[in-house]
Amino acid sequence: MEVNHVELVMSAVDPAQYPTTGYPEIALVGRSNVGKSSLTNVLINRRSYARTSSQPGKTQTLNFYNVEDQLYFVDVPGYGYAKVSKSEREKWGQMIETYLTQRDQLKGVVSLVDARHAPTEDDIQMYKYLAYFNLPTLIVATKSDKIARGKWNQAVSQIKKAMDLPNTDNIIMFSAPKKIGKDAVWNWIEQQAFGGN
Ligand SMILES: Nc1nc2c(ncn2[C@@H]2O[C@H](COP(=O)(O)OP(=O)(O)OP(=O)(O)O)[C@@H](O)[C@H]2O)c(=O)[nH]1
Repeated sequence: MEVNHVELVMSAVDPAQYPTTGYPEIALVGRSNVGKSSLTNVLINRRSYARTSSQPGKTQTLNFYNVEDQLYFVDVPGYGYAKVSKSEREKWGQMIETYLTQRDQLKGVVSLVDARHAPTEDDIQMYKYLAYFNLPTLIVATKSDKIARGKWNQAVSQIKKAMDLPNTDNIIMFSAPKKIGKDAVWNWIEQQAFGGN
């Protein structure tokens, strides 16, 4: 999909604040600092629409981005941010659980992991959670430019094993600076959003 127009429509904490236009939605989830903003920027051909931050975990709302009046990207605040209080974590859990389990427009989830390391417990838990609710999920391994090409297969196998996946079809190696994986991610998103389900 060629994207020229994106705007932040809504920052929502609860369902009353979700957009009502009815476009399909693709959620982006991942640990703080995994590269979510960078991935989004590559997908929408911009250098700096979505802030890339060095202060992890700031975003605590669901942010809906209108992409060409066709779909929404829903930026789900990063998990595994140790510095927030227990009550904030509970609030966060409640907010994303409500969204992920009750939103009809949600057609797929892009789950980001860091290609350089084995998926964390948080990554695995998130994946199992999405699988439990039958949410179609694409695993995007970010920062793959930071490991040698010769190690990519190993990284993919490690993710497959940790997430207990039947195959590697839904794992994409991605690099924001090199724009590697962009088309594959878009293909999956378009398939989920518009692919006739
Ligand atoms: N080399 C490399 N660096 C990346 C890549 N993706 C992200 N980064 C860097 O990783 C850091 C975090 O990236 P962000 O895109 O801000 O991560 P985020 O997940 O949006 O972070 P939060 O806003 O804290 O949730 C930044 O310094 C990015 O430049 C990538 O594919 N390759």
